[in-house]
Amino acid sequence: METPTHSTVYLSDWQKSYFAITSGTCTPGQKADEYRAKILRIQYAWANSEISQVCAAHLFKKYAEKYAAIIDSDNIETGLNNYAENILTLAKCQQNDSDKWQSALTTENVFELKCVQERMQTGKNFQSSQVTPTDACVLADQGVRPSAAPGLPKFSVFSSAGETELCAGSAKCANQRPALLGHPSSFKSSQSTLPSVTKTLDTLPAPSASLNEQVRTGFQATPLFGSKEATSSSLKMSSNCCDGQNLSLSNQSAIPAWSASSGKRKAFYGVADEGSTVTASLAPCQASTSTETSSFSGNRNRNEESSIPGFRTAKEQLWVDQQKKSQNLPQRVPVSSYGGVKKSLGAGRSRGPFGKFVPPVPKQDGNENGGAQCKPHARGQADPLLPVDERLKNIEPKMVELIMHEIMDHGPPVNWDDIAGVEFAKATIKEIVVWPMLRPDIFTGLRGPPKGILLFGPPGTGKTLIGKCIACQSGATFFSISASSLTSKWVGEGEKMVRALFTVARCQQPAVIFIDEIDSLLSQRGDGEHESSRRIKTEFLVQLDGATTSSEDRILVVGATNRPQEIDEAARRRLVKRLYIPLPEASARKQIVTRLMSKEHCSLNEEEIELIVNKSNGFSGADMTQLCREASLGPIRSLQSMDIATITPDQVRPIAFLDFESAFRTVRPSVSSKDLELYETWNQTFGCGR
Ligand SMILES: Nc1ncnc2c1ncn2[C@@H]1O[C@H](COP(=O)(O)OP(=O)(O)OP(=O)(O)O)[C@@H](O)[C@H]1O
Ligand SMILES: [Mg+2]
Repeated sequence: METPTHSTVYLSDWQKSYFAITSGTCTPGQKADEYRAKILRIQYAWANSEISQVCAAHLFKKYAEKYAAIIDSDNIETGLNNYAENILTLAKCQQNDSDKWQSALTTENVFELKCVQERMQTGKNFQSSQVTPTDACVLADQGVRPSAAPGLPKFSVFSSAGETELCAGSAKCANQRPALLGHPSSFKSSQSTLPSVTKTLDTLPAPSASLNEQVRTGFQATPLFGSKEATSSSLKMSSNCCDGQNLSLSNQSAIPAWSASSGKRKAFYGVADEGSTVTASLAPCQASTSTETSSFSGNRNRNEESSIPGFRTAKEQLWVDQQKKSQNLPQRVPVSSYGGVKKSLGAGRSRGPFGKFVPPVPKQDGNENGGAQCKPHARGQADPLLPVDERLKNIEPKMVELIMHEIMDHGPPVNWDDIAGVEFAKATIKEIVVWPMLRPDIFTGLRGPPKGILLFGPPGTGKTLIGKCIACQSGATFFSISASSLTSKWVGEGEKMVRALFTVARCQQPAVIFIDEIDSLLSQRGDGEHESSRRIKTEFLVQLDGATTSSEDRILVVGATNRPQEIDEAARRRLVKRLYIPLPEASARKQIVTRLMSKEHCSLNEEEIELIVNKSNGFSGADMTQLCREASLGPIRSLQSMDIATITPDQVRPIAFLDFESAFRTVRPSVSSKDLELYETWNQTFGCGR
């Protein structure tokens, strides 16, 4: 009797299988198994050169399509793609107390369930960790192939080398089936022969529904040679089932390894590569996969919005931004402060963007809120949750911030005693600035403070110093700005800045706005004037005039200039108190010298000081300060023979009259008599002094 060859056994099995499938008695699951077995046989036959490549490709395509048709069909009688419905039906059966009860589970939202996602993630992690040339699919193949053919993912051979990862991963799922059925030996044995494997497959009991599902789930991602419809539907489900499975098994990496060691064996992917159908089916595969993945991500994002702190919809972000903006404004609105050296208009600030403005002088109890008609928040507080002042809502936050950063003045405390001379000006300022700030209840009506003061006089006479002193002593919120900064720094936005400045000041009443070099802001209007500066001036006048403010507003504008004649007449009228700050008289000069020398090692006697005072006629306060500085260097200069690096402070002799005599040779008055005449004239014409 002729011993049956492999070929005859193979043919016999093939025929039996074919009759079983076509007999009409097989369940869809059995049919799917049979088709899958046929695909394996084709694969094996081709690998052993029992059939040609063309034949293998043809058969492969044919049975892969048949297999996919069963897998992807959601017809309950002929297909397997209905497991979700069955599961949901089961779930619904448990909750049939009421006919009106509707399960929240649907085939659409079941994948959004956290537990399902966790399972998927677990599967994904498992896949990632297992995706190696020796992963489950490979093991399955090893059961089919002789040892010379290791490592080829069985179902990856259905696709091209560049096929989506999903296919390989799905193949893996499918290949786990035998293991689940309790035939691990077929995986372990790398020397298994075809008949044994065939037998294993053939003698397997009819897979249970759940196993079928697993098989189907694994398979359906395999585009094979199937129709586009089948491909896309299978991908859709698979993408959901195995969503997130980053199936990074690379056919490209597996192919050369396998090819190199396969000897006679051929790779089925070679067949697939040649089949344009396969390649064509890849596009929808990849597209579908990515689409599903992204849509899934979207679902996940939606579901996890509350748990992902960083995620917000654009609408929510807009709302949050608006809230932040409105809540931050009060923070930016400073609390009045003073203490530190003069502003640098941006330079050297260390407060940071939301630095707080500390009150110039701690207010006494009872005066804390005196006259403060509109404070968004009390001084010293910076509760961001407090409502924003309505008036600030029309001001650009950027402007408010600029004012906070650059305009508010900081500096060391300055006392009235630090300012030598100018007694009349000091008395007037106390009268119209400090006292009304301290006692707004008394300074009402006609006694109410003026809205504007102009300090004018020669350079270096202490106008800026007075401004600092006002800031320090008045207890008001102090805004200090150089007019040139206002006009040059924010070109085109100057008038907005002016408006913002006054608005913020209004919210921080009582407030003093000190504008140094105010002539550059309020200079005479002329034909050659730039449009932007004209607008700034107009806006300033409007604000100064109080046209847009209530008469109760307690904002004082203090301007300082050494060019009063250049100030526009309209502005001049609004700066009702025009105080001349003249060159210091003899007594003031003496006060300056005495005060400065008291801090130094000095040997000047009273007579010598008088001599210095007399000799310094025509000097400004700044000139006097410079004279003293120059004289203080005299003792150092006299140490010619000694090494400056090694001497001790004790070896430096005291400042003597001699040093002042030397200093007089280099320090000259900075104000000419001609200029002085102009100031005197202007003071007599427009000044408010006696
Ligand atoms: N009356 C004064 N008493 C004491 N020191 C003074 C006096 N005037 C001026 N000084 C000294 O001169 C320096 C410059 O003064 P300040 O800047 O106030 O002058 P100014 O009038 O503003 O000058 P400018 O018109 O050029 O701006 C002061 O820092 C101070 O040291
Ligand atoms: Mg000045």
